[in-house]
Amino acid sequence: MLEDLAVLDQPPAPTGPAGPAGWAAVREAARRAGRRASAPPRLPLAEAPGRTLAEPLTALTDLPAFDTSAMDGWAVAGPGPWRVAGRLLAGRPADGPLADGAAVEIATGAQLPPGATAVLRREHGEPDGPLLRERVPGALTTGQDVRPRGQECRRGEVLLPAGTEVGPAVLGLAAASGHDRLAVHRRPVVELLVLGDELLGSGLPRPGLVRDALGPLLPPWLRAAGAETGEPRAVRDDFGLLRDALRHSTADVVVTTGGTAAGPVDFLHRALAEVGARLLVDGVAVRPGHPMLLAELPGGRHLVGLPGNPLAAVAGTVTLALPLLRALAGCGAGDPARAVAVAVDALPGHPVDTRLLPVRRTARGVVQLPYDGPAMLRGLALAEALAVVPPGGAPAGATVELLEAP
Ligand SMILES: Nc1nc2c(c(=O)[nH]1)N[C@H]1C(S)=C(S)[C@@H](COP(=O)(O)OP(=O)(O)OC[C@H]3O[C@@H](n4cnc5c(N)ncnc54)[C@H](O)[C@@H]3O)O[C@H]1N2
Ligand code: MOO
Repeated sequence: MLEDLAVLDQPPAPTGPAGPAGWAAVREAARRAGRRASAPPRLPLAEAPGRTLAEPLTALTDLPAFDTSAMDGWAVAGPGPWRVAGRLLAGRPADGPLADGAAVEIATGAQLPPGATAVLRREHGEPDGPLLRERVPGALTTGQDVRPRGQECRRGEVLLPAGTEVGPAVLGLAAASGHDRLAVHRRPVVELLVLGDELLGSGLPRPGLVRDALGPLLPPWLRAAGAETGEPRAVRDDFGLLRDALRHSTADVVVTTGGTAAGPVDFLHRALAEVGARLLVDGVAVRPGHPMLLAELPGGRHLVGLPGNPLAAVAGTVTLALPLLRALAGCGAGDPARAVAVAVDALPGHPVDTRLLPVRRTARGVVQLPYDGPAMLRGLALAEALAVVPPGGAPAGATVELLEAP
């Protein structure tokens, strides 16, 4: 249903496009909605972890920046024996050049003096009065135990592409290659609005009241996708409250749960129309979660409307929220853990829609988990992934796409 991508290219419309859009197409649409135009901040290295590079990381120096000894021993010039004169420690620039037949004691990491042809390891050398000899004569080869300047990279060379997540090794490499700051993407700020008068923040369910499962479930997952998000905010089933919450939110992305359907207090569509939002996706051909929606709020911000049924909300998260957030956070194209697996048994599908099924990996492939109804989380809590089951289902032995479960 790739033609559904056209939903994003349509001019602003007062209401959303008619009919549910295809699952794969709306994920791509959500990704495209997350492209940023604003200039990325340049942050000190210590503040960059967890973000992604907004520009390729380029070496500001050759690495190593100078010919370096890789071992403790002697820098030697030409074949032995050598006459030893002096000592070179790491951190000091090498002074005069080494003449043929001369050696200087050297530490690992010290700059090699000009003229040195190799480093003789301490355990391979034998002082003999004023001379230094090899324990195994003739074993030393030219360039041995020397890390030549530029061995790892040359100044100006691209070390990492834009979109790389900044982890410990990236910080180390950035520092080694001369960077004090990194241009990284801003983390998108998410405000999570949990809608519903029937929701309890603590304690046991009571007649008519249920525990809010999405307030605890969603924030850690959204953070893992690169978002900054605080405590979820409960919003009562009141049109004015919801409209004002949308109007006054300053978040890059507002995520709502519930209120997407056509119940008497499902005000989300009306509130979106009232604040001048443009519906980009209004319903997706996926089960569970088909009433999910994506809208552009005034000012270029976005709203992801997740259905209230918990597993349906999870389906909306993987379908719309994560691709949008990952794009806003500057993560490389595609899914972080895009994976496929073989279905051990047939996986049931919906006749016309894509189905997302909680599954577990086994040695033979993935298996479906019980308790996978739209209002249930029991299957998901044991799942390692959601299998993307095409319309009509997947027969035993079929290869299915997997999305990592939270
Ligand atoms: N006449 C129709 N009714 C419904 C349809 C439909 O097509 N026609 N679609 C159903 C589907 S599918 C879903 S999914 C839900 C979506 O409903 P909403 O997004 O409007 O959500 P609510 O009505 O507010 O809640 C639905 C359900 O989920 C529970 N819920 C809500 N939030 C939470 C939460 N944070 N934690 C735990 N449980 C939550 C809520 O109590 C309801 O039971 O609509 C169907 N109806
Ligand atoms: O989205 Mo609903 O939860 O499909 O049943």
